[in-house]
Amino acid sequence: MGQCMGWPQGNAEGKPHPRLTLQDQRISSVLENIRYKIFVMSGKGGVGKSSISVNIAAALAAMGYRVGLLDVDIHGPSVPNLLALKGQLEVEHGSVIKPKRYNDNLHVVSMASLLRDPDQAVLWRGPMKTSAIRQFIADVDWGHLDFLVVDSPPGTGDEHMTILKLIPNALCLIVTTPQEISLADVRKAINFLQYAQANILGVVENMSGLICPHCNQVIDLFKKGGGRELAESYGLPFLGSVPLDPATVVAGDLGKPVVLLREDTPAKQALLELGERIALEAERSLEAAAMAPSV
Ligand SMILES: Nc1ncnc2c1ncn2[C@@H]1O[C@H](COP(=O)(O)OP(=O)(O)OP(=O)(O)O)[C@@H](O)[C@H]1O
Repeated sequence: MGQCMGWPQGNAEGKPHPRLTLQDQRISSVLENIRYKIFVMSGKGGVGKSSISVNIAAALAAMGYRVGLLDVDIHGPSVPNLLALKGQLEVEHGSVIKPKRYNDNLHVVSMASLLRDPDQAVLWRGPMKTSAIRQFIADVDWGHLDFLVVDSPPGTGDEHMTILKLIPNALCLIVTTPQEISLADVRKAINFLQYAQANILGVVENMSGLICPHCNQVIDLFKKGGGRELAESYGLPFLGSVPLDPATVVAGDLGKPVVLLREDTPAKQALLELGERIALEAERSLEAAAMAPSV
């Protein structure tokens, strides 16, 4: 296992837990109503965490699961843009936040939906971010969910530590691109997760080769296979590769997940398969947790 600096003891601010607050109790009861929590992360920025989060959430919802999508990228939330969700979150009865409805099976909460001006910069330090993320769980009417998919910013910062403290049984999905500059940061993220004793669902390689639409030849723009090698070197499941596909960019800019496009594209196919694999692996990991001897 690699080295990690500064994993806090006690709560996310590094202080010992005095006692369970009312908010802690609400967080527990909200999480009890959610079967699988998938935490999408990567040490590296721009590798496609939000695109993967949105598409696996939409794929799982299309499979009939009830899905919540929580975007904890406080400074650069992109989920509402990728789903063309406009306007602010509604608050009912003074304090209950209604998630934004994308379709019957998919509901979304993001920092972006709290801002009056979408171009507003959020200048928050750790405790403010922790407090917002706690509220995104405690005060949101998530209802019963099969899956909560949590999209995160790059790195291993406040947002990640807060999520792992609040959801210690989260299943972490690691996104990387194949080239070494991404893998180097992703190794740090895996070391962080192992140090935090988090459950790692597996590794996904995104932007893995471009299929030429004219000759069908694969162009390995960012190399290929780095994600699989990384997974093998840590003994983690490799969950699949998603090719570079211009349809992902076009769909994202239109606010539609590529998995819901009518036409078949290479990324759509790969992301639908990834959704199925995640449903299977999540089920398997819950069964394994149930069989594990309690300490
Ligand atoms: N498989 C793909 N093929 C083509 N483009 C992709 C693919 N995956 C993601 N992209 C594009 O790459 C860009 C970055 O993707 P995205 O915002 O999902 O990354 P991110 O890791 O969430 O970024 P950040 O670190 O800023 O949160 C976007 O323009 C997205 O459309």
